[in-house]
Amino acid sequence: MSTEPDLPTRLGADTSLEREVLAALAAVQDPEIRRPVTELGMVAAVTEVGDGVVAVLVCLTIAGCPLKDTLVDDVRAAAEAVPGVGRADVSLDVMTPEQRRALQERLRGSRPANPFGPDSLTRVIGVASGKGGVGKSTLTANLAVALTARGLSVGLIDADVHGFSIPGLLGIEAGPTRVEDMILPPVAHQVKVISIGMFLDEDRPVAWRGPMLHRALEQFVTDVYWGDLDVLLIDLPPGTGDIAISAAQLLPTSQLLVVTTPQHAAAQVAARAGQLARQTGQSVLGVVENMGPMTLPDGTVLDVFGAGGGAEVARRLTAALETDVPLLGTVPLEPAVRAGGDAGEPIVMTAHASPAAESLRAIAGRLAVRPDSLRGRGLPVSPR
Ligand SMILES: Nc1ncnc2c1ncn2[C@@H]1O[C@H](COP(=O)(O)OP(=O)(O)OP(=O)(O)O)[C@@H](O)[C@H]1O
Repeated sequence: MSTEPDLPTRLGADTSLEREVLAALAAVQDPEIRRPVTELGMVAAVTEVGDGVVAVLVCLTIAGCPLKDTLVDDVRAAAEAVPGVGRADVSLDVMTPEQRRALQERLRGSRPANPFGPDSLTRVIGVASGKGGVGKSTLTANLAVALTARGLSVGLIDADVHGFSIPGLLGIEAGPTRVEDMILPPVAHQVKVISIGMFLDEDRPVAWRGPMLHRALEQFVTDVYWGDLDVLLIDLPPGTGDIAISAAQLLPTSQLLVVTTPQHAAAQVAARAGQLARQTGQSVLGVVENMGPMTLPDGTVLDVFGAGGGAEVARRLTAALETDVPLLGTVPLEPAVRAGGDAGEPIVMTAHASPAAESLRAIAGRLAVRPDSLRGRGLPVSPR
């Protein structure tokens, strides 16, 4: 017997065509929540109004739902694909507070307050760097998209209080949607994203203190509806600091991924990353070298930022932490990487033949492999 609360619904589907349309709508997912609209109580009525014409009334979670056009298009397409339906007219209504509460309860279900606690099967990866400007956010955005392309369900927390660049890198303009005290994160290129920047006035400088950051991060973990994630990436601020410690406390299974350039500041980067790992008790999953050798149109290879820094950081971390810290890959310096970031379209989804895109996909492939400690516990790959 289901223990889930009943969603109040005014659904009426009496004729066989109406029932067939309703069944077809079970294939339509809410673009933010990523569960069937029928299961979420969002289809309020399906009515056969004339010869081959059906009217579908959809209830939005909030009036200004940023993805309502996508939802309307998806509902119309699914309804019009039913044999016998010539046209589907989709109209919109908004859930009542009572319906929203029921939806929240249904989504929360029996989930623990912190879905990323010690028993979580989600792979949590904090992306860190020794200093700013090494391309950490660009890499995080690209890796997130590359992981979704492998069929994984991916979430991304932008915790880089000094940057907040993730929404721009993924082309996100909409803010999150609130359903009572639950936050539905915007979804871009299949990645669920939340950023402190989404809750701030763009023009006001940020002077956050440790406890405020901790509280914000805590809310991202407990109040955001993440659904079942295979991977959660966190874009950490550069260097060591409060937020990295908070992230490690709130996400006890998280591991660190260290981004560096090939420059010979390797000793310093390794020392900082090592210090962070020791401070938080986290393991370092590996090192990614960004802004590596660039290939010019005539085939000449230019080491703009030198070479070998990534391997050196990996070697030093391996020695310092007394455990294998591999170099997971080198991403070349490539104008298309920057252009993709500026356009909000990560290069992994656009430039198929680009060496940088290929390297990023290969690194994502290595991250998608489960650590030994989780083998045998089942891989919760969620169908999308
Ligand atoms: N492989 C690359 N090729 C070309 N440009 C790159 C590459 N990686 C990053 N960039 C560019 O470098 C700049 C810095 O990148 P990004 O903002 O991702 O760095 P960051 O380490 O996250 O910085 P911060 O932590 O200070 O926010 C951006 O303009 C980005 O487009």
